[in-house]
Amino acid sequence: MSAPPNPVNPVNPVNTVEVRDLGVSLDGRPVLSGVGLSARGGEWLAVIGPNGAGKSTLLRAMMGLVEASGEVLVDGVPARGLGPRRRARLMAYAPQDPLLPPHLTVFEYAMLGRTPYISYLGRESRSDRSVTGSVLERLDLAALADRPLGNLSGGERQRVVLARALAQQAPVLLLDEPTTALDLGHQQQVLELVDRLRLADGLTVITTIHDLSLAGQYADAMLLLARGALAAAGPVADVLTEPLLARHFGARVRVDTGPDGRPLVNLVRPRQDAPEPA
Ligand SMILES: Nc1ncnc2c1ncn2[C@@H]1O[C@H](COP(=O)(O)OP(=O)(O)OP(=O)(O)O)[C@@H](O)[C@H]1O
Repeated sequence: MSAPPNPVNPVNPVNTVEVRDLGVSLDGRPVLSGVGLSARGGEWLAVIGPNGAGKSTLLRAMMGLVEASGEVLVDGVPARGLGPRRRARLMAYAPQDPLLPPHLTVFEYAMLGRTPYISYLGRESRSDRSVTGSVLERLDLAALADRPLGNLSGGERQRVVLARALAQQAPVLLLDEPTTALDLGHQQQVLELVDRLRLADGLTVITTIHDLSLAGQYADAMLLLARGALAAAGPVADVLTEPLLARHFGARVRVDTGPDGRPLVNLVRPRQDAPEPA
């Protein structure tokens, strides 16, 4: 992937993102309770946990998309008090499976990421179009710019959703399972792009991710959610441990150290000749 002429630079990197005592109830049922996190500016934090643990809900609550108790603070400022435009300039969110208007083109959809920069009666500027074009190029989507969203594959759609979030040029990026629909090459391309932006522009990245080896390759820190509560948090090596993964995922795994010193999580099949537990 060659570097495009227009880098995507967020306006001002942040120093901290904090969540304090977050609680969410949906349909009268507690889905998250007492969840806290703290990410340093420029850090990559991976949120892991079994299905239904509350990972997506945590990101949605941080974006103010579901009602929540507790606080989300960006550089110590409560996100709740920010208007939608200011908040969107600080935090961009790529949902796991958003509804995409089928007739909108890839370029038009990615350009929606520029909305916080366009005045109410104004039109997008040349710079808005240039940022959007640059992001599409970086995500291998330039050739699809005029394609309606309804005609895209699942992986193409997932990259378009990421493109919209990146076009927002926010210093905090919340990504919900950004690689689930992507082939191996595009998984690597997307995560490498996010990592390069993080390192070059000081983005703070918080992502839910099921692939624990991928999470271990990219994240600095990890947060393990189980049944809506914090089960573990800290450096990757402290969270990706065999006992914690066995306890919370009910999975038999082996955690090895890869050539780069980062953990690799492998599923281990139960022995076929072993007697069934009584
Ligand atoms: N709109 C809703 N109304 C009621 N319950 C909901 C709603 N959305 C999610 N839930 C429930 O909240 C819990 C957490 O869901 P969430 O999507 O946050 O989990 P997750 O950890 O992201 O799961 P997955 O790994 O399967 O994507 C689940 O039990 C889910 O059924």
